[in-house]
Amino acid sequence: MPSARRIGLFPDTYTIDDRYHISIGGLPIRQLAQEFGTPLYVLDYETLRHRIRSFQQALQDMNPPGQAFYAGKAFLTKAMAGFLEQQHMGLDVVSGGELYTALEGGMNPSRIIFHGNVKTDEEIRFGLLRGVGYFVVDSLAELEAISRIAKEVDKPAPILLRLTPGIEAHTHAFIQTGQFDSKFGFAMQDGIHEVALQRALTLPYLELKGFHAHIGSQIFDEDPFVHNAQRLMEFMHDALERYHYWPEVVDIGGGFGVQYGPDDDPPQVSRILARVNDAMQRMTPHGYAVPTVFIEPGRAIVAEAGVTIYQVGATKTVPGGKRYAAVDGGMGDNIRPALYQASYTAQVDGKNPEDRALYTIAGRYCESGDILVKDIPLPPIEPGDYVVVFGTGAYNFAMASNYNRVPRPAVVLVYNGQASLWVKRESYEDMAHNDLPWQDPEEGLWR
Ligand SMILES: Cc1ncc(COP(=O)(O)O)c(C=O)c1O
Ligand SMILES: N[C@@H](CCCC[NH3+])C(=O)O
Repeated sequence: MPSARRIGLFPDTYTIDDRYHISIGGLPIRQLAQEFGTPLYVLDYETLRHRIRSFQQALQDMNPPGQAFYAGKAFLTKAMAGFLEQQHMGLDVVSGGELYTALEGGMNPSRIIFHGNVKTDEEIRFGLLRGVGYFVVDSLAELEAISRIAKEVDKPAPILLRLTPGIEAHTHAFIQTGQFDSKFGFAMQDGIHEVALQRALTLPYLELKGFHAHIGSQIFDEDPFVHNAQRLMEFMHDALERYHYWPEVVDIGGGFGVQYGPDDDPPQVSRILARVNDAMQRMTPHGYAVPTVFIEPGRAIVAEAGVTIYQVGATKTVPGGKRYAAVDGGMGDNIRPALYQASYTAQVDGKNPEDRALYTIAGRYCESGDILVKDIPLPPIEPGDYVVVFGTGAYNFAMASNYNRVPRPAVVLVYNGQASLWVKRESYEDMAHNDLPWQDPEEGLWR
């Protein structure tokens, strides 16, 4: 896990030489840019592996050992799914599309958790027929739908109930999910969660395995995670008393924060899990098994492994003296600054980072809000320079769009001086692939 002394998120294999050339995974970023084009998402294999291993180690130290289900929404492609499978990781998916990608990539369906606050009948059927490990149920309508479809296909559905524990973790309001008025899950208030529990225990073809509660994303404090586990355990005591039900699984979600900039102080996951484990041990009634803890980290696994390489297209000093460097990407490949005021760290390849002036790195999209990094000290920038933005592994590619009909960048994985293309750069043809040509309604050609 990154330490507070660092000033941002750098992949483990980041190096800068005496001419200030940056390399990741043993490959100069200039070479990557020239070979694969820009903007380019680069993922560092070693960082991914280390982050996964440190989660697995902390989970192994629990009693019983916990399990990790990487949150695919942070970044998922077929190759990522294949890599996760090789690392014996579980996966959390939130749509038929993520499930399809995971299965196509070779992920074992029994290690997949199917999330999402709206699952269509088609998606539920897809998950059941392919044998996903768990459905996390978000509403009464979904409980009914899963029970009905499970009966139709004659496959009992293993489920977790998503509860909303009323915990407000300190993070951007748009990425909080644990508060009672959240759109997600069953609020642990006014008895809604009790109704859900009763239905889950009585509807046919449902196998209730346990409870889930995710409190938000990019959380720095340890306490909310522990309080979340405690709240779930308290409810489990009620469930035991009233319905003689004791779960196998308690899923505390993801949300482990990472260090995007110097002010971010991420929590230590091993300590959180040790404290959660301790609470679970203490709160499990005599004669019952301590439930297995599931976690769903996304960002904490992939954010730091990723960088984006851009090429500078233009520089400008505007009246008032503000300096802009405009690059060949922006909000289409990284919507987070516009959406959450997210901040990033950047460097210019091949320039002395000590020799600095304040720059704003702007994107190429037709929005004034398309700013990637605001007021960052950087060396003098010229058109043609390569700018590297760090910590872009999570929720960048995954949230990318074709706004302004700009093709989405390629993704490459780097390791030990070699690069492997994970996603090809989109072409104009790819983008327009599903467009159909104009047909005149007056010619009677419309259906
Ligand atoms: C249910 C659930 N699990 C896991 C995650 C992953 O969160 P993060 O990437 O912050 O670990 C999210 C996103 O916030 C989520 O909604
Ligand atoms: N997409 C968000 C986080 C939301 C996570 C999903 N509940 C981000 O970029 O930080």
